Amino acid sequence: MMKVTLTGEADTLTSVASAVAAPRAHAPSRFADYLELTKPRIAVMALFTVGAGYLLAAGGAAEWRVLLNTLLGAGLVAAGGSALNQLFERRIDARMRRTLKRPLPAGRISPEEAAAFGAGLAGAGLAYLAATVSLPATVAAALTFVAYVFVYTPMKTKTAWNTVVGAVPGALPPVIGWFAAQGWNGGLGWKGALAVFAILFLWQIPHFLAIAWMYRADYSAGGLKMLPGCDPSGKRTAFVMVVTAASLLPLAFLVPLAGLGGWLFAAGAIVFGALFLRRTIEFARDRTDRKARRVLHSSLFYLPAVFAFLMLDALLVK
Ligand code: HEM
Ligand SMILES: CC(C)=CCC/C(C)=C/CC/C(C)=C/COP(=O)(O)OP(=O)(O)O
Repeated sequence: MMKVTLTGEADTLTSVASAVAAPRAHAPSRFADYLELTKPRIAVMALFTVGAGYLLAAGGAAEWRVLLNTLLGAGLVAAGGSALNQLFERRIDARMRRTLKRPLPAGRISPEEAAAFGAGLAGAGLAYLAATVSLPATVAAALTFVAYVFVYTPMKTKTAWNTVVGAVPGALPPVIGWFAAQGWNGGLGWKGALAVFAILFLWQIPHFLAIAWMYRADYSAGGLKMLPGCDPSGKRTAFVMVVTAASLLPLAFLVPLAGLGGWLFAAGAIVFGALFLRRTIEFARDRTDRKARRVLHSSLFYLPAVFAFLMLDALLVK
């Protein structure tokens, strides 16, 4: 488990970060700093998949109150998890250009404040889910939180396999929504939950390898072990990206076989999957940061598009 020392570090981190960081025109407000601790853009996308999981599992029996309670509870847990992730990584973040201006390494928020904020949000989120949604949804959220904060986060300095492990909590948010709607079983049960998990799990590998390639120097400077760090030519990174993006294509047929979605989803998953795969192949041919960024952009387009098609199919066509 990780050793966390909370005292007397804000000043040291401030001086490290401010030595490298370009001066800001205006210091961010306290609100903006706390918001940054929650990684809001990732949280919004994750909540989109929570909502999709709920609506797919609930079908015609969807209740807006349960959906909103699930989103609120899961949102608090995700926000708390991100704050604790940044707390544990503050010294690493201070050594990386992409992250050194974050509130903790820059010394704008103290480790004690981040610890209280993160633990408070996550605890409140879990309690809220337990009180207003269900035990299965609470257990799924707790598992996601523990896997993200206490398994994946410390693994980042140990082995490049951390990405595969991080993809587990990354793929669990729609399962939280699924369990909120169906409990441990009922309807499509585990098969449907597994189908949404599989899409998100595979999607994350090219999504993150593109980022890991663009920031490979940064990750090495921070002491984080990522595949591009031990693959200077990028050939292995590109190979894994292409294979995982290609393996999303059969899901266009396998997910409907699990009882989720139909022809509309299959068509969407093939079209958007082919576009995503094309970007990874372009990267494999020309392993530049520019091509990696295009993979990242197409990943951020693919995911909402495919989940939207899955929901359209399940809610409108069937
Ligand atoms: C192994 C799992 C994952 C890792 C390691 C990872 C890592 C990252 C990193 C480092 C960035 C910042 C890129 C930059 O600064 O240019 C990013 C961006 C993003 N990620 Fe992921 N991610 C993962 C999974 C997910 C999941 C599950 C979601 C949501 C469903 C997600 C949604 C996003 C979004 C929306 C962005 C763009 C917004 C932003 O830069 O904050 N990611 N990801
Ligand atoms: C309910 C709940 C806890 C939900 C959260 C699940 C979730 C969306 C996890 C994201 C997965 C992930 C590894 C993201 C960012 O990596 P990173 O943290 O390594 O990114 P960084 O390099 O920017 O710190």
